[in-house]
Amino acid sequence: MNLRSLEELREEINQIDTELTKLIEARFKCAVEVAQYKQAHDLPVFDEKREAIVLERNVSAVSDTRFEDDIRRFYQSLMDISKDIQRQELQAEE
Ligand SMILES: C=C(O[C@@H]1C=C(C(=O)O)C=C[C@H]1O)C(=O)O
Repeated sequence: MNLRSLEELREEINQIDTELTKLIEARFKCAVEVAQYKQAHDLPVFDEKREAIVLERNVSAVSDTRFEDDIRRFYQSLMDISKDIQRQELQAEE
């Protein structure tokens, strides 16, 4: 087996993380705006139908089916954090 070195693999992980962090931060900023919209329109933070759509979209985009359940768990965790951020935002505004 032709294994890549640990150093090389961790360098690739670092690069991926750098991109991921930027994207996750951008997603969190959108979630804050969604919270403000929901407050203005008297809508609840949790939207079950939307979460089902987000999970379906992203699970179906996975090319290696081994990771489908992991991607589902990842997006569910991301949305749970996103709801925490929205609730914090709304509390801070009260
Ligand atoms: C961001 C929203 O609020 C919540 C968080 C979601 C997300 O992080 O994708 C999706 C649905 C909601 O439970 C939204 O309604 O779009």
